[in-house]
Amino acid sequence: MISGNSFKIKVPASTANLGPGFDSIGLALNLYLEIMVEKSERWQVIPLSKELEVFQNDESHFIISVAKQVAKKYYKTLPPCRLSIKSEIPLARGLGSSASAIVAGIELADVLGALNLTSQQKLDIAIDFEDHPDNIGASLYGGLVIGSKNDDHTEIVSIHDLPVEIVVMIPKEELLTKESRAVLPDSFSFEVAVRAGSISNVFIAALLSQEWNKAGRMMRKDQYHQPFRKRLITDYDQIEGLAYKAGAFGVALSGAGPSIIGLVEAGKGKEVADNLSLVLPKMNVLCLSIDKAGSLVEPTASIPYIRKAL
Ligand SMILES: Nc1ncnc2c1ncn2[C@@H]1O[C@H](COP(=O)(O)OP(=O)(O)OP(=O)(O)O)[C@@H](O)[C@H]1O
Ligand SMILES: N[C@@H](CCO)C(=O)O
Repeated sequence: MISGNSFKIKVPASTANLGPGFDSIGLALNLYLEIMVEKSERWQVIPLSKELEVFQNDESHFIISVAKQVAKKYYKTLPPCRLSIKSEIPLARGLGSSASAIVAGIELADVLGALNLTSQQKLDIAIDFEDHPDNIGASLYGGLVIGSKNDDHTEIVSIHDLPVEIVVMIPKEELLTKESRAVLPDSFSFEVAVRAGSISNVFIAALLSQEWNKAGRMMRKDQYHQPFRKRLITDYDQIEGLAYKAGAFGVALSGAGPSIIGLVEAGKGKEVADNLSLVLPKMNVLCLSIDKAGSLVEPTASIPYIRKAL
């Protein structure tokens, strides 16, 4: 439990779906949203990253608004603070920026309101803001998460020892999740639903048993969203082909896009990313690893990170 007048919140980015795990599978990435929090006379936001300058700098800021809504659920009022925010997570590129902001807001409310929430409670609250557990689950728990949202409860399995690196190809253009969900069908036939579920099942089983090529084949066969979203992504098929050729064992749209991820066996990511940056000069190509910690809160006096209550 953090007390005192200043502390830091650190939340990882994430990639969702990994192809066929639509709205269910997420992977935490080592790009971070970081917020220095200090008690103040009024709510105030200081953006420390250029991309964050577009947002309101008062209490209408999204992260503060999430924190206040969470506190209200528990009949608490939060003391005003100054938030100095920096972020390595590009906005609206399919790398879970909104989920990281939601998780940061929940962590903020947890500390300032002395709520002492468990990870499961944070997850159940986060689901009210973003209806699927893939990105928020990964940002909260770290590692690979497989989640299922049910009526009143969300189940999560998180796995922290997958020997995989992630090469992310990020275009300059943004794509809002709302727009990318608007092209999806309202329903599937029973036959398609069964096939799509079986592809997702084999994918996750192959990934966990490290049958990389089988996992990659299943990523390509996703039926839930990629066939419909591809047309929103410039040169998707060409980029997918280049990523396989460069050494990725599996390629997929990252979350709702427009970024594309290549999954690579641990140790080979940098070489694959270097090769891809040469052939994709208009994209920002990064070699990332899996964040294993999930969201963290630490006192600014800089004692080692304190884990949240389990
Ligand atoms: N640090 C932040 N501060 C305030 N608002 C943010 C922050 N990060 C994200 N957002 C809000 O979330 C929006 C992006 O959310 P969106 O769901 O469209 O994309 P994403 O979360 O980056 O991608 P995906 O959900 O596909 O992984 C931004 O345009 C902004 O409104
Ligand atoms: N599963 C979500 C992730 C982005 O929020 C989607 O693909 O729309």
